[in-house]
Amino acid sequence: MQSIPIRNLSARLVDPFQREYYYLRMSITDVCNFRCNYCLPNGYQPNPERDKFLHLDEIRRVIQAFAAMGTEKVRITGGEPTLRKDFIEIVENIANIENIHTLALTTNGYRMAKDVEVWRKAGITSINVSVDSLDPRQFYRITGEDKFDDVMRGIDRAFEVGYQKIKINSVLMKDFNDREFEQFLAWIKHRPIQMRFIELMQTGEMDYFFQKHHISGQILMDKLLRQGWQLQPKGRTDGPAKVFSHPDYQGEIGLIMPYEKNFCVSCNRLRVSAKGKLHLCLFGEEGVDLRELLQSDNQQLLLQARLFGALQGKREHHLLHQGDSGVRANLASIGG
Ligand SMILES: Nc1nc2c(ncn2[C@@H]2O[C@H](COP(=O)(O)OP(=O)(O)OP(=O)(O)O)[C@@H](O)[C@H]2O)c(=O)[nH]1
Ligand SMILES: C[S@@+](CC[C@H](N)C(=O)[O-])C[C@H]1O[C@@H](n2cnc3c(N)ncnc32)[C@H](O)[C@@H]1O
Ligand code: SF4
Ligand code: SF4
Repeated sequence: MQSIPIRNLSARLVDPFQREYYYLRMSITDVCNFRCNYCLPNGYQPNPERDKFLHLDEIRRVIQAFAAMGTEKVRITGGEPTLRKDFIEIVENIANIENIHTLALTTNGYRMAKDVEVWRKAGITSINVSVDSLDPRQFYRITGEDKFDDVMRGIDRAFEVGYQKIKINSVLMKDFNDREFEQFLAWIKHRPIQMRFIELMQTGEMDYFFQKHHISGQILMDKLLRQGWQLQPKGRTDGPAKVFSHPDYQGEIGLIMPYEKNFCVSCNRLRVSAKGKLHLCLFGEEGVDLRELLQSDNQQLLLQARLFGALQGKREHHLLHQGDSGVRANLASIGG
């Protein structure tokens, strides 16, 4: 593995294809209380040896090292990150780290109605919520939880406590939600919601499900362009969605199409799992263990050297087209 001299404090996270990494997706737990059919259809299965997730100081150290190398945006994800008892402390700690301007959260929203005000005070600057259907019965069919009304109340509450925009994630699936496009459009007409449709991605646990339910986002894109929606420019810390706006709509549409040609050209994000492994790609390797370098603040330069060295092995793009999703059994184990 290539390394940098550990005194080189100014090293940036640049890979061999000259892509720079400004965005860290930090998973803080693998545990989830939902059973989404495309992710954890049998629910979270605890590890018999007990899962030991990074504790607060370890998480802080990871992010300090990334921030020192140019990271500006951190997204907290999981599993369901808000299940962690020390969730608020984690948020407060990250929010205080120099250079981190955006502290985002991806959540299934189950406790948002109750807690979103506290999240905002603690330092969460933006929220992405998963809502795979606007029909409560279909929502239950997909997620295994009867929590549609709670999630909707949570979204309303988020606007009440001061969020200007909320992003909603919906995984596009034939026979589950592919006929709801018009309802979603009507829903965002007078709401500042960015409604994102994510193409179903193949993971190790779902070959048959993928073949049966995957649909391309291209059909939606053609429809949007025909109806006068316009593609918006991207910022350097933005996620992978292509975002469209329309003068008649307050909301926006985002399309996440990982099977599209050149999807990975603008990759700007790295991942750290809840057990302290660096993952260079959502679909890929086993991960590089960071945990031994998270035990004291004095190890930060060694940690930075390990991050830089590992990044030099990053692939140019995923291999999903060859049906190769790497070692990923599901996306809950890495945070999506
Ligand atoms: N293939 C692939 N999919 C991704 C990548 N980043 C995000 N996604 C998919 O998009 C989903 C939604 O991501 P979010 O957690 O909402 O984050 P984001 O899209 O980066 O959001 P913003 O930062 O708000 O733009 C993820 O769970 C993945 O399914 C990526 O690098 N590669
Ligand atoms: C793994 S979840 C973690 C955060 C939180 N539990 C949630 O659902 O928002 C993050 C995102 O991954 C997406 N996701 C999970 N499995 C997926 C798959 N196979 N294909 C596409 N998106 C997937 C979910 O829809 C969700 O928006
Ligand atoms: S998508 Fe999120 S809410 Fe659904 S099972 Fe996976 S981790 Fe849980
Ligand atoms: S699939 Fe891998 S290389 Fe492509 S954008 Fe996602 S993380 Fe980056």
